[in-house]
Amino acid sequence: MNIALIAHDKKKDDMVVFVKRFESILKNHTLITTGTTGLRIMENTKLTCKRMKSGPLGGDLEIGAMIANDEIDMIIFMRDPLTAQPHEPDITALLRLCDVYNVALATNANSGERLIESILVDL
Ligand SMILES: O=C(CO)COP(=O)(O)O
Repeated sequence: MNIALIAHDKKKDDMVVFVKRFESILKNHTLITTGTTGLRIMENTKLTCKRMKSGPLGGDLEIGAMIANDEIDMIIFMRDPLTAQPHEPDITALLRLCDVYNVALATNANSGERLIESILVDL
């Protein structure tokens, strides 16, 4: 599966904890990330990520384009609901495309865990 992993700054520590927890599963999949999220994941795990640009510099939209091209199967996007983001329109566009293309989307660790469990069920 092609799995996109994205985290806002205040959620990056949570993303690292999450990815470490599920590293043995995620290592069998292709991981696509925004720039800084991927860097943090690669610094803290043995996983390799295909890093797009940083979110504020267009990374969300790059992943959105991948969705439109049927290149993403699942997104775990740890959003920060308490901090305004300068690229909010890009984030909205990405979430919209998940609905346009019926892509599984989790926006917090709990729902992310459910999506990872669904991979195991699919095996
Ligand atoms: O801003 C982001 C998602 O909207 C994440 O981007 P970074 O992973 O580059 O910080």
